[in-house]
Amino acid sequence: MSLFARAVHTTPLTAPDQARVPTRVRMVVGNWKMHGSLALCREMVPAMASIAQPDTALVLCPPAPYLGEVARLAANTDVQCCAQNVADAHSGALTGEWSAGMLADLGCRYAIVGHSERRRHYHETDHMIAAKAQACLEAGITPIVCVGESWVQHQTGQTEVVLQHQLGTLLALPDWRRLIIAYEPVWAIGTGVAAQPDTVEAAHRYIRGRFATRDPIAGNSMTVLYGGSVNAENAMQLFALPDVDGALVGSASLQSDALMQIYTAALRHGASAATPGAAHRARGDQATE
Ligand SMILES: O=C[C@H](O)COP(=O)(O)O
Repeated sequence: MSLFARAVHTTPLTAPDQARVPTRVRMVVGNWKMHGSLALCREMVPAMASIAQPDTALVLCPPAPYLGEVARLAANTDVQCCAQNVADAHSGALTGEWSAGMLADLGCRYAIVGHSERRRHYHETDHMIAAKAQACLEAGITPIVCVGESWVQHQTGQTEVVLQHQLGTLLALPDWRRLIIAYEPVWAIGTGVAAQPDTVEAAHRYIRGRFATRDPIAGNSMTVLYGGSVNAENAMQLFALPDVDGALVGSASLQSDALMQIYTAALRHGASAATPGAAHRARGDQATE
């Protein structure tokens, strides 16, 4: 019996536990990484605002110096603002860092935590990533936590072991149900070739199953995104997968036409996973769910 199948037979939640479980949200998150400019902010936000719908989240993650401008331009639209990183502390003598509370102050609702590029280049560990996610949750920011295996791990059949370990650290957080997970196989990032749909679906199903061992309702209701060479051509196929709620998009998010096409694909598949109104809840009310 699979992990996921076993999970649905565990003890039912009490009513207070059920009230804390968020709802799956259809999302497209554009991570600009260290690219872009003030001009791109001023081009991209109005373009995205012209098509963004309240039931499907459209989230932009500019480099930190542009967060204020994107938050300002996105105010009173259905475009949301997200940081690419955040500190694990709320304040302190930490030159060069910024806190989740500061992001909330700007009007940001999300922060990416534990992207593989930060794990690799800045030596972020699962423990550090969990601490950052916790700091976000305490400040009312929804962390989008990246997990995923390397090419060698993929080739040697270790994907589930890697995910089990990465998710295990997150499960120690008291409010783990409020996390958004982005499955990003490292080997598919920036290559132009996304993971095959069966590979993506298997990983997402495993991720839901891992959470379902602790709470079967949460396993089915948490938002799980895919990232790794998502583009206008493959988005429809990825969004059609039953356990994929959306995408964390890198290079294609720097082109407004491509991002609009990806978002349009998400809108077309919106009814299959996301609940109407869920994006509104994700933007502001997950802390109380
Ligand atoms: O955060 C985004 C991911 O790393 C995917 O990047 P990519 O779409 O350029 O492969």
